[in-house]
Amino acid sequence: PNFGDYGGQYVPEALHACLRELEDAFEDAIADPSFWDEFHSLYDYIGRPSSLHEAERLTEYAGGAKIWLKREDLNHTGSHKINNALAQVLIAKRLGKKNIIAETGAGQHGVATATACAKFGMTCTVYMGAEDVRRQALNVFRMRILGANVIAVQNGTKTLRDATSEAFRSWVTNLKTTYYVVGSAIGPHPYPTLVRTFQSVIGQEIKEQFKKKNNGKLPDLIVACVGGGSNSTGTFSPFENDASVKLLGCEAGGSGIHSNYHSATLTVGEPGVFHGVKTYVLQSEDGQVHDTHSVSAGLDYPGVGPELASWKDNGRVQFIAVTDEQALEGFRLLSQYEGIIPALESSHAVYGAVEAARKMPKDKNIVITVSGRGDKDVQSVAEVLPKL
Ligand SMILES: Cc1ncc(COP(=O)(O)O)c(/C=N/[C@H](C(=O)O)[C@@H](O)C(C)C)c1O
Repeated sequence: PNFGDYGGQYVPEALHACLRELEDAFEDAIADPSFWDEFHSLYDYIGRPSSLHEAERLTEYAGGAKIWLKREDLNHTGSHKINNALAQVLIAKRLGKKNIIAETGAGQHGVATATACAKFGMTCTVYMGAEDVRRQALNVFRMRILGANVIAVQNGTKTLRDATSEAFRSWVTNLKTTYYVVGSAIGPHPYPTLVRTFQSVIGQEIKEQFKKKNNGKLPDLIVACVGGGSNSTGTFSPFENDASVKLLGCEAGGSGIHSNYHSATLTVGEPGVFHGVKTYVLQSEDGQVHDTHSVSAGLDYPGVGPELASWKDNGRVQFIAVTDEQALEGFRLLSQYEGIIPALESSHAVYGAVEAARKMPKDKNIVITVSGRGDKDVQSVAEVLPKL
């Protein structure tokens, strides 16, 4: 296990050699200054550092703590996913692997991976649940225009869990030439560590930018949404040892955690093994993994990263479930009070942060990681727009 009781590699023997090769390549890369030089040379392409600024009208609306926004939605391709996709494609290049595969749910990771492959001249195959292909059509067009082959996965619930299973199956049959770019802090070791490492540019920048703007002070609370766990572990890990900084992860509460329609894995799940790793899973007593639901495809997943599982158990991070309706309120609030249309995933964090701000004094500060932009979601939100 890599994070308390969680992590590990619960995979068929066939994958062990490849995961060992990946772990060695990852350790070599992060110890190699030329790897970081190459990653940093992409900052102009990505648009890093992403900005950190106050949300004055949202702060006024909440009536309590001052709210700040970390704008990962301004990155190239529209979310934090580009940080991890580019870094993993650089590792694939160091391994001499030219064929890239990926899974995607919201399509943001798929677009980020297709973008990285176009940039570095690699083939790209993205596995995507057929239901997600329908509800994130804009991103499917973008992936195809970027040169990727998008495979609609028809089995199971036709969402992210089925796409991920299909991607692993495909990887096992082409280990020699293919590199699997995992999109979130999930999967067998070293993926959760690798993805968190590359996404921690988010938290590192927040720390530098916030201290610079606040005479060396740290924020009092940082809020991020939780799907597989990449933007949250990337945001939180640089603050893990700053006890004064509270950390809040917002999961998908769907139609409510007492309904069968949610993805609140850490709030109501149990420890188990899923997609090759020991973590929390939404499962029945006999270990059947539940079908999940969320208005946001990116949070619609029955597993979660093992590092978040360990932070739940040791209390370092608080987790809440934000329902579809509350997320849509967050979507409206950021749009109409700050002129920023957030991804439905990020809207969960907006709602959670506004609720927290209400209960905190005005001299306190909250940072929200806005993980992505909402263009991909306007189609599905349009259906409920009159209620916004
Ligand atoms: C804008 C945006 N914000 C948050 C998330 C949640 O993913 P994490 O940050 O890995 O928890 C996502 C997740 N998107 C993935 C995707 O686009 O494929 C997701 O569906 C899977 C990679 C897990 C997202 O697109």
